[in-house]
Parts: sequence; C-alpha cells; structure tokens
Amino acid sequence: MSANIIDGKQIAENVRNNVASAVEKRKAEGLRVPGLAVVLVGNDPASEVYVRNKKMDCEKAGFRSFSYDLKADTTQEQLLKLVDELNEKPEVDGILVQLPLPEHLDANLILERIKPHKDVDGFHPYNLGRLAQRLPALRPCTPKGIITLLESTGEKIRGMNATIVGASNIVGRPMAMELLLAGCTVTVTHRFTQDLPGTLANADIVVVAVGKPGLVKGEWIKEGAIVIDVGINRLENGKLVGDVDYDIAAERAGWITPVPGGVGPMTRAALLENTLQAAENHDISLNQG
Ligand SMILES: NC(=O)C1=CN([C@@H]2O[C@H](COP(=O)(O)OP(=O)(O)OC[C@H]3O[C@@H](n4cnc5c(N)ncnc54)[C@H](OP(=O)(O)O)[C@@H]3O)[C@@H](O)[C@H]2O)C=CC1
Ligand SMILES: Nc1nc(=O)c2c([nH]1)NC[C@@H]1CN(c3ccc(C(=O)N[C@@H](CCC(=O)O)C(=O)O)cc3)C=[N+]21
Ligand SMILES: [Mg+2]
Repeated sequence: MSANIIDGKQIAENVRNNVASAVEKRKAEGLRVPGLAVVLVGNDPASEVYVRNKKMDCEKAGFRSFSYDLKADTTQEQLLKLVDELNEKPEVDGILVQLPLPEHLDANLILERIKPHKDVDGFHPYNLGRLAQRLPALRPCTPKGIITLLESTGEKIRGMNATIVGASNIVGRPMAMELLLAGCTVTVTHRFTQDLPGTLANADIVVVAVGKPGLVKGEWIKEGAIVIDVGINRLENGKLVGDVDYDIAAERAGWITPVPGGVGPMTRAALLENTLQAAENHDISLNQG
C-alpha cells in the first residue's frame, strides 16, 4: 500500500483564496480590511523567515499588516506597553507575538495581555478555555489547520482513535481538544510515555509534534492510518524533514502529510482565517457600541 498525499500547500491556497474573496466582499460593502500586527523580538533566523511569510500572506489576502521588530533586549514593560497599544488600535484586528521569546521575557504573561478577541494565535487562556468547553472562539492555528486537512481526506473522522505525540501548549494540547470536539477517542503521548509504539498500533489518526527527526518509526504506523507530521527539522545537509520516518510510514499509511508542504502552509492559512474572523467580530462589537 502507498499513502495518499495530503497536499497542504494546495489546500492552504484554497483557504487563502476564500479569505481573499471575503476581503474583497468587505471592501465592496465599505467595511475595513482586516489588519494583523506581528511582533518579533530578537533575531532568531527561523522566526524571521516565518514572520516575513506571514506578512506576505497578509498582503496577498488584501489585509493590512503592521510589523514590530524589537531588539533582543526589549524589556517586559516595553513589550507589555506595545501589546496594550495594539489592543486599543482599531485598525488592528489580530495580534501575533512570535514565539519563542528571549529567555528574560515571560511569554505567558505577555500572551495573556493580548485581548482575547485579538488573539489570532488562539493561545490566550480564554480562547483555550472556550475550546475545552466545546465553545470554540479563536482556535489555535496549527490544530485548526490540521482539522481542515483531516476533513480534506473525506474520511469519517468521528469515532476514530487518534494519538497525538507531543503535548505542547501550542500544538499537542489544543490538538487534543480539537480531535475530541471532532468525535475522536484521543490519546496524548509525551516525554514520559512508556509505550509509544503500543499506543500508535491502535491509532487511526497520528499527529506528531515534537521536533525530533525520525522520532516516529514508519513500522509503528497502523496500516491505513492518517499521519499528520507537524515537526519542522532542518538537517545538517540543509534538508527540511518532519518527525516521522516518512518513506516507510508512507508505505503503510492511508494518508500522510509531507514536510515541507503539509501542516506549515495550513498553519499560515488558518492565521488568515482567524484574522478575518476577528475583524468580523470586531464589526459586530462596534455596531453594538
Ligand atoms: N508546521 C507548523 O505549522 C508548526 C510546526 N512546529 C514544529 O513542531 C515541532 C513541535 O513544536 P512545539 O509543539 O512548539 O514544540 P515544544 O518543544 O514546545 O513541544 C514538544 C513536545 O514534545 C514532547 N516530547 C519531547 N520528547 C518526546 C518524546 N520522546 N516522545 C513524545 N513527546 C516528546 C515535549 O515534552 P516536554 O513538554 O516534557 O518537553 C513537548 O510536549 C517543532 O519541530 C516545531 O518546529 C510547531 C508549530 C507549528
Ligand atoms: N506566535 C506564534 N505562532 C505560531 O503559529 C508559531 C510561532 N509563534 N512560532 C513558531 C511556530 C512554527 N510555525 C510555523 C508556521 C509555518 C511553517 C511553514 O510555513 N512551513 C513550511 C516551510 C517553511 C520553511 O521552508 O522553513 C512548510 O512546512 O511547508 C512552519 C512553522 C508557527 N509557529
Ligand atoms: Mg515551538
């Protein structure tokens, strides 16, 4: 058996086109275009690339983008002050503070300072709490994008056994809540999990987000499973790979996402969807005074 490839690049393009049409429609109705503020602290090369791509995505979708490139030694107070200003700026619908932040900054404190209705990353406890209570508001981009990828397969997700490898705040944990919402029976594995191959043997859906190339062996994948590889690892030879041993996994899986061209582009597309959603909600709150 050889897996079907889930073409994240293509699916993300469809999402971006839909968002761009919605922006055109807003303009025709005399409404504001959505605005995204992206805050980058320091000069981590990977973060610089991501942030540049996000700005490009915004412009292509017809959004306004506002960039704040701050020095690595920016203080907590300075960053909080910027967040406060962006919270009050009516032309900014979404605020994204790129992670990781330099060590001396308290990421949780800063993310919690973002007004929940502008939290287009979906990382604020309000938005995560809403998702946990089956009342999603702004949903974390990577898990949201993955749900779109799963839906694109046409498989009936409800009732499937799903195993998530990795339990971070930005991917693994919100992914568990999304899959639960979608009707899966969810297992979350992490650093202290005793029998990873054992849980994978039973998994119809596998989502891997750890950041270790080759962590998940192809032989561990159940025949016909849907494999979603979130990992982004740059090898010494310059090659970009995920966390799953791709070649063998692709012989066993029913569906698999490539790296690059799988989850990454969908994360960016989901960010555009969230920013549009934030702008739409913003209109409503303005109308209600
Ligand atoms: N494609 C995309 O859109 C995105 C890709 N990424 C990529 O995904 C990967 C993970 O990112 P992120 O979630 O932020 O990473 P983190 O480093 O924040 O989290 C990794 C998680 O994996 C756990 N872990 C570590 N070792 C193992 C193990 N042997 N078995 C199972 N779990 C383990 C960690 O446990 P512990 O908490 O105990 O350390 C942690 O929960 C990275 O490669 C990142 O670049 C991230 C976001 C978006
Ligand atoms: N506040 C915040 N929000 C995030 O969503 C966030 C973050 N911080 N910090 C870092 C992680 C990582 N992340 C990625 C997004 C897109 C690609 C992406 O576009 N990947 C392309 C390739 C990229 C390349 O060539 O390097 C692909 O997989 O095809 C990857 C990773 C978002 N993150
Ligand atoms: Mg990370």
